[in-house]
Amino acid sequence: MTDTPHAREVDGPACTGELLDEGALVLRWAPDGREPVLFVHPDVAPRAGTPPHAGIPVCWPWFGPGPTDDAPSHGFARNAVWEHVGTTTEASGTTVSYRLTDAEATHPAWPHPYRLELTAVLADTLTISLTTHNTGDEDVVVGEALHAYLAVGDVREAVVTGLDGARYHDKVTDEDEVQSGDLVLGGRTDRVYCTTGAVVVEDPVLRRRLRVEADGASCRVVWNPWDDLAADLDDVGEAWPRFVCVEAANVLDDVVTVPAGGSHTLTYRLTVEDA
Ligand SMILES: O=P(O)(O)OC[C@H]1O[C@@H](O)[C@H](O)[C@@H](O)[C@@H]1O
Repeated sequence: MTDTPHAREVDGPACTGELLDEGALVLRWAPDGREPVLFVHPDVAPRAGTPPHAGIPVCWPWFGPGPTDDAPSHGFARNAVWEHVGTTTEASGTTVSYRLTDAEATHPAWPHPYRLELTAVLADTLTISLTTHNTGDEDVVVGEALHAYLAVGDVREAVVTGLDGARYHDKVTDEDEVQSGDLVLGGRTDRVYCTTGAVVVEDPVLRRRLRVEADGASCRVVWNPWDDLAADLDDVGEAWPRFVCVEAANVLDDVVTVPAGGSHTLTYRLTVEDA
């Protein structure tokens, strides 16, 4: 494996973008006439073998710390080199498809047969679908997230709407809470919201709104490490104010049971609107 992950450029009818085969990661996406929508550190390029804090990593088949000490954070799918199935461009956009199976990536902590399919449609909207096929003869439990790093002008000035009244688990305080009003981040934030509605990031600095919608996902995770934690992440560092993660996820009590021979699809949709 080289130091640089294999990149696929997209220059489609309505947008430009870039994906990495490692992790089937949508790294960049910019609808025509708009600034990039996903955060990528301006000076630190993604390296092979290290999932970047950038773009939209795939967390699968667990979220957060693994079931055993040697299990990688957020699962093994984001560390694996996925098979590129194909890229097609039509008037409506560019579709990039990837596949990963247990023959290519597995871990003793999750020793199950599976086939994962990721389809990214890059157009004036970005749509990513992640389908878990359980190819074994026992039910499997999957925790997962499409961990989007949304680029903002300054996270301290952004307002996250659509969460009012939602129950959430605060991973910073380890408390369960209920959101009251809009969310304005004022420090390290790591929350798992139990909600399925649209979440919108209002960005007065870049004068735009980023709308996140999802299907097949019971949770939205909102994360920013803030300055202290970011100092330990070399592909974040002083750029920490430049993003807020809004992830579509099935985690904690909402992990998904995929029956033997069955499948489950999580879909993430991102659109940009003028503020
Ligand atoms: O550094 P990682 O493994 O990519 O994780 C980044 C963050 O990802 C978030 O989704 C989690 O809620 C955080 O707890 C975690 O710190």
